[in-house]
Amino acid sequence: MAQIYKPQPRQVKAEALKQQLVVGLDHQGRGVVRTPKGARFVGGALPGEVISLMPRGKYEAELIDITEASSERVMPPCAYYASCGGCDLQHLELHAQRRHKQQVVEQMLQKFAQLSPEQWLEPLTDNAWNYRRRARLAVHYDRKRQQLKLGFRAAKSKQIVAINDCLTLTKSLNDLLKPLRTLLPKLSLVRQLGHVELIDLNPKPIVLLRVETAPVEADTQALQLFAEQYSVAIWLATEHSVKPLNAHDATVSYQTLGAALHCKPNDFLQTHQQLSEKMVAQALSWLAIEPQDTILELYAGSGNFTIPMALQGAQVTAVEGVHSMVEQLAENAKRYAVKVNAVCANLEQPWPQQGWAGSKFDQPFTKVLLDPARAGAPHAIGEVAKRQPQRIVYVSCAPDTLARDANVLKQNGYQLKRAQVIDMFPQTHHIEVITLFERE
Ligand SMILES: C[S@@+](CC[C@H](N)C(=O)[O-])C[C@H]1O[C@@H](n2cnc3c(N)ncnc32)[C@H](O)[C@@H]1O
Repeated sequence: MAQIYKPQPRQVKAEALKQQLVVGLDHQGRGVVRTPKGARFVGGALPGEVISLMPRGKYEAELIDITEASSERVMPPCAYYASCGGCDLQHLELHAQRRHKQQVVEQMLQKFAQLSPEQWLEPLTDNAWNYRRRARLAVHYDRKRQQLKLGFRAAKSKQIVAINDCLTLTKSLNDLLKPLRTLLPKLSLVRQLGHVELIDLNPKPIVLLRVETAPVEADTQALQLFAEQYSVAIWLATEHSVKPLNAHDATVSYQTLGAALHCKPNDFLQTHQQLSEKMVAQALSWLAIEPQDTILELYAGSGNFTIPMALQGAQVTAVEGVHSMVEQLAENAKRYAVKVNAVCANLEQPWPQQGWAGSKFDQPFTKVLLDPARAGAPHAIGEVAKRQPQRIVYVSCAPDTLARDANVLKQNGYQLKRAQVIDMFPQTHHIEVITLFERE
């Protein structure tokens, strides 16, 4: 075969940059340094610090050392802070974390919508450790050495950081880490284990194993024993089904404001139990719900906001895209005997002309609650604006898409009355925010 000249990519050896001032913190919690060649984003660095950094890739850099530390820097209490990919803001004092999150939302609203709320409320807060009620653990089994690695992925890597203790997990989930590490290598299903999920639901925590096929008899017995000893429910998820090992563990629930809602372990679940309930209470109070209200709720999940709103006497049309969650929602509404129309629809597709989206919501005093995923509500927000509800409460976990959607509301005559950061994910850069819009 003919040989063709292939130019080798030029190897440019990066050099460390010393005595660099960190001028800000970006929305991913990384320190921002302005170099002559443009901005660099440095994980672990804080505003006001003087640092040395090593450029990595086009925009990022690694923190090498800190010459002058911020007064807001604290010692990360987690033993895995340096290697694990989670909890990337625990080196920043808690109040400063919350202040930073509000600043990010302020900046995004300004940048994408030229908006600032008439009123910022103090962040909604609760316990900042032992709050996380769901975790997906990565698993790797080395057949040759017969060793199991169970933990979280390292930052930007497929490497697994083996974890014995996680300070953000709820205590009941954290207490399962060590026993699981002992149990799993003894099972023959360890060879086909995809991942392990821990979910803190009622009446007991769930250990969900992602497997390819049903466990053999000896594994089933060992799992039964573990379930009894640690008071957990074992669930098995295959490509086609999610089932409890014991049929009597099939009913699971979570607590929301004034109600216990049935759900499935793989349904969406707000991360922080206490803050979720505070957030629902805040949404209800901002919507000022009255029994004669007809409310449209979008991205409703299994009814976390729906049932509390309906318990106040309102008629709620709740729309959700995942069919199994809509079924749960309808069942929850039936158990509480409240007026809920549970609808399964993709809100980012054109809305129907008839039925739930068509006729009822052209009335002037309808209120809307929406709580989309990170992508926001690019199509739904226009549909909401067209219906001209008097009040809209928009709960968001992504300030950039919130700001984009807020701009649509602004252009349709809405004012941003209130905003409040909800500290749903303490120690991490993730942001939750609740906003209230009203028509002029
Ligand atoms: C942030 S969760 C909120 C769920 C619920 N409000 C709660 O508090 O538990 C967002 C929900 O939106 C749903 N969702 C995402 N994209 C959707 C779409 N295009 N159409 C309908 N639902 C969607 C997800 O399945 C998820 O249940």
